[in-house]
Amino acid sequence: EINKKYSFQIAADFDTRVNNLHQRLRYDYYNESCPLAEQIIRSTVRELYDSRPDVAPALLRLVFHDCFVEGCDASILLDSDDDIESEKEAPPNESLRGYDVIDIIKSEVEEACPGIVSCADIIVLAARESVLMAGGPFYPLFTGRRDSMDSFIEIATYELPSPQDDLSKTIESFATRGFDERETVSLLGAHSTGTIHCNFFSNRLYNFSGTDVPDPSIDTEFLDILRSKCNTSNPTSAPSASPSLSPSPSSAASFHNPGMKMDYEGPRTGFGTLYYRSLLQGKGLLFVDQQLTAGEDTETWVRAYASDVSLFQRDFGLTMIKLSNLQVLTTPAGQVRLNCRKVN
Ligand code: HEM
Repeated sequence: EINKKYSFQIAADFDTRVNNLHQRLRYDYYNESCPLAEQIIRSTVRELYDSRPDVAPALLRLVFHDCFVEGCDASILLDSDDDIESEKEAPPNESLRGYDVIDIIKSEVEEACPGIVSCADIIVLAARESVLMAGGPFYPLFTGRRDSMDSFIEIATYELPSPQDDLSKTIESFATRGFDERETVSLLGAHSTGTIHCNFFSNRLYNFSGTDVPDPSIDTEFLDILRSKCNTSNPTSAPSASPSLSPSPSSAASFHNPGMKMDYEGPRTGFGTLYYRSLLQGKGLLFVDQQLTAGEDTETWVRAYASDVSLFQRDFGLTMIKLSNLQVLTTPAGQVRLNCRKVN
């Protein structure tokens, strides 16, 4: 219900916001050349999700890491070869996953319409489906992106935000991509879903920034849960967590350390709300998440989203549209890769 109601609102806002910005992308770009493209992507994500629900967070994170680095051009998917130094090898991308999922979707789409649908469009459309699967809103997307012929490992290394960043750094980093504070707070609501491994927040648990004490912004009970969950002397232990957070199953990510599963999503509570409520209770996992409550304006948005799931869903949909349109390549730039991992 919530999804339906807010997709109408998002659609209305979408026309005014996006039309002027992206003349060269079109609504239903593959209407004639590959009319089933969006449907194939949708059904493939849904089928995969049925047996592997972790594909949804994987694909949602993937669109962020693609679009934030030189735009939504599928540069994140290129493997290293003689000419390419893959973005996949940049440290912030180390635990990124879902490349195999994109390969599966691409092969389904190629079977129907060879050489027509770009990997860049597949990433944004698959992420949209993932948001829906996680209980988030539907948002309309233009298509017609083309794929880059290069990968940008340096930009990925230095410009993707770090989980250790403080609020001003995060705001600045998102501002360089055109996002204001409200949009930044809403985008981080993506951390409602998926798994966050201990190594990304273990610095907060004992000796925070050389202070010999834990990060004071962590709720004390929550601190105990995190410590026992991340106890490195017993990395396979999976002590019970609070009702809203359950330990992750053995992770498909490249890190063989435990993590916390962000179990906040679901149609009942609405994707987002519990994430923001937990921030208000000092239960953010990453420093960067918890920092959203450290600024007056950002905290106002955290409070707003914690109490109004519909407002969050609307804002999140609009911000995902904006993210999906960052610096796109359109004809005659770029190409439609036949294999998402290689330049043609
Ligand atoms: C300041 C910005 C951000 C930072 C520093 C950040 C950092 C991280 C880190 C460290 C993880 C844990 C990865 C792991 O344990 O393997 C993570 C997970 C995730 N991030 Fe972010 N993130 C940011 C913004 C975003 C945005 C804007 C999105 C999407 C719109 C996003 C989507 C996700 C998702 C869905 C996961 C779970 C991935 C999974 O389960 O594999 N993040 N992020």
